[in-house]
Amino acid sequence: MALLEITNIRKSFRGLVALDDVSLRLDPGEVVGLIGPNGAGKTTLVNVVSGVLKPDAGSIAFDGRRIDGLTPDRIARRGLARTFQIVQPFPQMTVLENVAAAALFAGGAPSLRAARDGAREALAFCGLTAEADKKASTLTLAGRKRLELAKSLAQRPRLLLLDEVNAGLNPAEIDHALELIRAIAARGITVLVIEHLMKVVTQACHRVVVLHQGRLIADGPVDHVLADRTVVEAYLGRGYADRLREVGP
Ligand SMILES: Nc1ncnc2c1ncn2[C@@H]1O[C@H](COP(=O)(O)OP(=O)(O)OP(=O)(O)O)[C@@H](O)[C@H]1O
Repeated sequence: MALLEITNIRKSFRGLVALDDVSLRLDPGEVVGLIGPNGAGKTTLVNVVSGVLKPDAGSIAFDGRRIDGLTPDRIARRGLARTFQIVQPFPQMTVLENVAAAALFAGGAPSLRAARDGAREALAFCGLTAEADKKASTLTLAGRKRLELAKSLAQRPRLLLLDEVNAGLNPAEIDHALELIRAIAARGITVLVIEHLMKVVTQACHRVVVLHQGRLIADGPVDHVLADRTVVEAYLGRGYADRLREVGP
């Protein structure tokens, strides 16, 4: 059975169709890349799946049960966590407190003690143990991105939606983030990763799906999809695709 089944989702913003009849299935254990040009609808899809936005039409099932229409906290407690593109930790709270709060409120930890224990484990997993007692405001961008990951992991999700966790990182930081995504997958967590960096898609994902102007235009194995002319055109424009064809593979 699919872990996530998105069926014929539509979402418009005052006439602008951000998601146009999108259907997507994620099986347990998969790591799937979600790519597409700016404004394609990627974040909107994550917002609709995580309950931040209500779809205009269509349905979403998680582990066989409908989740569309539920509030974000109820969806999170079912085992679906997401990161935010713009990371906004509570700046005056420590790194540990930020993660413990996520474990408590979105992860349904039974007590403060359990939330703190879960938070420590998530911080260790993300390489942030040394930062645990520092204020979140002291972290670098890479540190804040890792904190965002630790917060979502502390919710003990079965499905993790990663919205550009690597944007703005330097090459060494990206390699570290790649390792983390692989380690998360090795724990059996299913991952949907919104990504602009092809390195992450090619090295971490089993499958890739492409959104373009709100429509899903490709879905398949990474090398297959990235060799697709429609996908190259969507990204780089028709002229580039023509030149690519002239030059050959
Ligand atoms: N809350 C909103 N109100 C109005 N329009 C919105 C809203 N959220 C998104 N949009 C519009 O919907 C379209 C899809 O946006 P979305 O942020 O989902 O794209 P994206 O693929 O995530 O882009 P990026 O790669 O730039 O983050 C865009 O045209 C955007 O301007």
